[in-house]
Order: sequence, then C-alpha cells, then structure tokens
Amino acid sequence: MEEREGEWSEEHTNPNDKLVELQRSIAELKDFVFNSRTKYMFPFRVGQGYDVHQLVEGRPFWLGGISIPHSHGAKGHSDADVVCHVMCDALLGAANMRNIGYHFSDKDPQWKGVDSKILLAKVLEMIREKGFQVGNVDVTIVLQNPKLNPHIPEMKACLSSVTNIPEQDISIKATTSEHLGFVGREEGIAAHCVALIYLPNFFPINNDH
Ligand SMILES: Nc1ccn([C@@H]2O[C@H](COP(=O)(O)O)[C@@H](O)[C@H]2O)c(=O)n1
Ligand SMILES: C[C@@]1(CO)OP(=O)(O)OP(=O)(O)OC[C@H]1O
Repeated sequence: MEEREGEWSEEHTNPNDKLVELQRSIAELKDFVFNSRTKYMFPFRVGQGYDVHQLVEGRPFWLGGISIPHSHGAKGHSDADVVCHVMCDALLGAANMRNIGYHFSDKDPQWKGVDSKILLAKVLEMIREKGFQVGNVDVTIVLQNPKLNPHIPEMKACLSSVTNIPEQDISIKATTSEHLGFVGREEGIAAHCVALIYLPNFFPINNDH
C-alpha cells in the first residue's frame, strides 16, 4: 500500500500506541515491584540490641567471650556476657526472630551458668538456617572500669572464631558514662549493638560468612 505523508502504514507503529504500550509496561513493573516487596523480605536488614547486667564483687567477668581481670563481674542467669547478649539480640532483631530471652529463657535451668558464646553460636546457626549472612556488627560497651581497650583485639578474635564472622566485620568499642548513673557508680554494665544481615541469594556475589 502506498504510504502518504501524515499517515501510518500497518508496518509502522503509531507513536501514541507506543506510548500507551510503554505506560502499560511501567504500570506492570510497578505492580511487580510492589508485590515482590510484600511477598519477599527486603534483602538488607538491620537489627539493634541492648542489655544491662549488675556488677557484683567476686564474680568472673565474662565479656566478649573472654574473662576480664577485675574485682567485680556481671551477674545473670547465664555467664552474663553482655557483648554476646547484644550481638544475639541485634542479629535476631535483624532477622525478625524475637530475642535472646525468647529462645533461651532465664527460667530454664538448662541455661543456668551457660557460656554465652554457646548461645551466640546457636543464634548464628538459626539466622543462617533462614538464609541470612552477616554483613557486620558494631558493639558499644558502656562501662566505667576497667579500661577495655587492651582487651578488644582478643574479644574480636574470640567472637570471630565463635561466629565465623571475619574480624574485620566485628567492631567493639567501649565508653564510660563519665561517672553518671548506674554505670558511673560501677553498679552495672550496659552494651548496645547494631547488626546488618542480608540474603546473599539476591546478589550475584560469593561471600560465605
Ligand atoms: N571501660 C572503658 C571505657 C572507655 N574506654 C576508652 O576510653 C575512652 C574514653 O572514654 P570516655 O567514656 O571518656 O569517652 C573511650 O573512647 C575508649 O576508647 C575503655 O577502653 N574502656
Ligand atoms: C541469657 C539469659 C539466659 O541464660 O539469661 P541472663 O544471663 O540473665 O541474661 P539476660 O540478658 O538478662 O536475659 C537473657 C537470658 O535468656
């Protein structure tokens, strides 16, 4: 058929039709993204943990998986290692899997005096079973005394071997509370942790920690 100026032959697409087709594709794409978002978890997830333990004279002071030489130690149903506890809570929180006390009750005699590294290893097993891998964790310990900086490399090495998270992805820091509050009066210790976990199957990378 002869094509005249201003008209469209059957082999050509009218630009308006093309626009309608593109708009339909964009709407379908938006629907797909929205449905995926509600069907699947967002592949990067953050969690936060906070814990406090009383300090009492004569108890071993377990912190970050190691024993700290000190006159006082943290009191608890377990060995009261706040660093392990906040890491558990941050990782469980990121995976939306409740918290340490939900999985390991302080009323359960099987956890009496337990080494908290065992609880941490179990938490890692639980989140890895759900397909998550750990990006990084960042812990802040709030303690008036003793100074912890000299012990931090050993804590990191210990926690890395317990969790199989590379040391470069485990950050541990300490601060005092400038003699204020229960920490300042040396009655207790507090710790905070944030953790980032992710679903590796979403990404074409090979990273198995
Ligand atoms: N238990 C602690 C507390 C603090 N540190 C280190 O000392 C620095 C100063 O503490 P501030 O509370 O005055 O900020 C702090 O940044 C830590 O490096 C420590 O090692 N152990
Ligand atoms: C670790 C657990 C369990 O032994 O006991 P605690 O050592 O008392 O620690 P806490 O952070 O108070 O609570 C978590 C408990 O599940």
